[in-house]
Amino acid sequence: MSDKLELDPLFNKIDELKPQFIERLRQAVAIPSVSSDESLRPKVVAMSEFLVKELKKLGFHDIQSRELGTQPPPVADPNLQLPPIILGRFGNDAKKKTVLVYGHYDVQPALLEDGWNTPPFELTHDKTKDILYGRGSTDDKGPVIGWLNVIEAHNELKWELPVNLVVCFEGMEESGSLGLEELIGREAKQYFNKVDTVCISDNYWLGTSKPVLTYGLRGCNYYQITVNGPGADLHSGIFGGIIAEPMTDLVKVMSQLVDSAGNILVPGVLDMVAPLTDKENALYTDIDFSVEELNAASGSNTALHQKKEDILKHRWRYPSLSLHGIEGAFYGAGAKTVIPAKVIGKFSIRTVPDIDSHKLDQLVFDYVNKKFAELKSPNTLKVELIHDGNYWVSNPFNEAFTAAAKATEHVWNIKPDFTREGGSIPITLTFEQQLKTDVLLLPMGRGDDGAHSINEKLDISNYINGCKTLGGYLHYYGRG
Ligand SMILES: C[C@H](N)C(=O)N[C@@H](Cc1c[nH]cn1)C(=O)O
Ligand SMILES: [Zn+2]
Ligand SMILES: [Zn+2]
Repeated sequence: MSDKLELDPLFNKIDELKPQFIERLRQAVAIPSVSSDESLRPKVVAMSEFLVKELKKLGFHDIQSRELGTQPPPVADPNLQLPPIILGRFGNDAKKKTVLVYGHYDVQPALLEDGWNTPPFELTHDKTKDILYGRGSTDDKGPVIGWLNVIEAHNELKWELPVNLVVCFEGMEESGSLGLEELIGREAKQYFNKVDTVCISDNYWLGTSKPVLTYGLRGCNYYQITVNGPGADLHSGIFGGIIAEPMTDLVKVMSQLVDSAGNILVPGVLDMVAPLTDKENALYTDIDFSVEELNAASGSNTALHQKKEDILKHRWRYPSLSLHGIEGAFYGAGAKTVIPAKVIGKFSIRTVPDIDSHKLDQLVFDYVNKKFAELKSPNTLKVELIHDGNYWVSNPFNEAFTAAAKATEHVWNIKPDFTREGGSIPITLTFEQQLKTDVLLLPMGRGDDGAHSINEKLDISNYINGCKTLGGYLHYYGRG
């Protein structure tokens, strides 16, 4: 690679600080900041306080913990406060470019009994494989802490940061980024004034060995269907066969949303998907990936598509509908002969260009109501949107992607692939539109990290080289 920067002192310092960096991540993972669990909201707030403390120690200035008020419905506790958004600055030099770094400090739920090999909120170092296990290790505490590590390495070296850094860390990403869009709108010309580019490290490599830079995300519209029946849970021996059961209705309706081949059964959804052009079609051939890698990441042979191109298209550019769970249903071990009185089914649709989010909602509502009406049940059904987030696709041929490609090649000795992502980061498009800047997605972890799953992990090589890549990116971008 030509025009390589002299970054050895920084990279050596990052290697030297590895024990401290693991300790910082251990402290972060130990806080169960699950945004979707109302009872754990104080822990999400505790995680925001941990970050504020760390930012102060590292010398950030203008640190603000922005309160967002109460969480809008549907929510069990109408007084539930949203966790704050943490803002901070490092450097304020008019001669330097300004990079806004976004990440989230909330995590998905995790219970040992789900099948974890180690306690999910204890960062566990498997020394034989050099892997760190724990909820949030890759999504997204590892990368968030990674940015702080980069600052620590610069402080230790007494190196100036090559850019001004603005951080924006939220605690509701896994639950729809509630409140963040409004904050960005308000701060576009205030706190975020003069931001030149936005960098998000909150996704993963496609596979396990080749780094990637990401220029697209699917969106996510998350729905719930509530079916209400009897006044209380009932004995199935006494009431079975003589009353209408909410669970039977819900399962009937949910089973007609998607088929076993992954086809969405809600009419009109596929009609909104942008047609595949020859130019786009050609892009999939050059990406390094295989069905074997997908099987390894899923821990099974359950792939719906065998050809790499089909897998990638269905992950990146076609919508998918997933059934997630049923609140109120009996789910424990053993045999409980109960008829649940009220059940709430949860499902989401990953959206892609050119799906219109509001039109999608209407199609879903109409279809669910129609399917329920066909059951002629005396129960009641309500279908509603819990949260939504836009898809995003950008052009990766800009200064930020070029700098990130250089940094990645410098650290990993290989040119990264340019990929899209099947997951969602609801706020990405808002940053691009409100700040009128480019957004770069610069992932730290691997495709088999098990984000949202049991035994979520981050390889130490990805953590440490990831910190070098984030730091290297700031240098290549700052110089450009
Ligand atoms: C890709 C990112 N790390 C992530 O996991 N995003 C979540 C966002 C979300 C949307 N609805 C609920 N959570 C995801 O893709 O599921
Ligand atoms: Zn996530
Ligand atoms: Zn995430």
